[in-house]
Amino acid sequence: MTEPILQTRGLSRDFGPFRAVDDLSLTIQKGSITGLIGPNGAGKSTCFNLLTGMLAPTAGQIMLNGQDVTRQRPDQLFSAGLGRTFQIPRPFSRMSVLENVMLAPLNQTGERIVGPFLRRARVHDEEARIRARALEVLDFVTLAPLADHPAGQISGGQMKLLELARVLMGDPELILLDEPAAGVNPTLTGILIGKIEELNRQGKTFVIIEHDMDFVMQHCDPVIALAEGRKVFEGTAAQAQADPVLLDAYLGAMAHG
Ligand SMILES: Nc1ncnc2c1ncn2[C@@H]1O[C@H](COP(=O)(O)OP(=O)(O)OP(=O)(O)O)[C@@H](O)[C@H]1O
Repeated sequence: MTEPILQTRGLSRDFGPFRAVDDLSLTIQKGSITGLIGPNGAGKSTCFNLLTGMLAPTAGQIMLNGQDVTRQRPDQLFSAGLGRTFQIPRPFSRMSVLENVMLAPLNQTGERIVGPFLRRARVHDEEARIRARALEVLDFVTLAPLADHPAGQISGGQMKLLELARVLMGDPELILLDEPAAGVNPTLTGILIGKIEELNRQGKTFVIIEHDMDFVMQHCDPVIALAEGRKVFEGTAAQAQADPVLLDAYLGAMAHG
């Protein structure tokens, strides 16, 4: 029995007179790895920005686990179990890999109002807890040996793994990945895919924007295609591969895009 984790109804976003996302109704099933594809400018990143509260929709509704979360802020959505990575990671480059991961968690006691004496003890405990958790997720994404390196000096692929580590600090149920394989060498892509599949087996749901069609066909099911802000295809990877209209209009456009 499948159950939706995320749904949108009539989601739209205008930039001036231009409609980047147009009346989009999506259902993401719990436990799936959904691929979101479409040519450049189709509205995929705008869609992620809407889903994660970074942009307000012009119209429509977003439901997370049956709750209306339309217009919630990114931090509220992160607390509610929705994490995302960016197409181009921007870590704090002079801080270490470990420090970058430690910055991710929310609800740190130090920021709340408690007595100074109690606060010092709690902050100390909490920092130790956060550090231990950060080391654990770094180990999971295979970056533990680079924990003390400046984040600006690791490779593009390692930055993608760092992004995943930051997201995992919040232990989200649903993870949106924006082009995880772009610019990443095959070895690190292989590691990343292995981690995504391991997390998926543990019950996490993924939505992945990816231009690499081999990646999508091998690892995503279902596949949703957007073009000009609208959903133009939804089906299995095999159906996507066999759909002549999709192949011609969208996969072809992407291959040349
Ligand atoms: N902040 C903005 N202001 C104006 N137009 C925007 C803005 N953000 C996106 N757009 C436009 O909306 C359309 C969709 O862009 P979006 O980045 O969502 O597409 P995409 O499918 O993610 O493309 P790509 O595959 O190239 O990343 C594009 O035409 C883009 O120029």
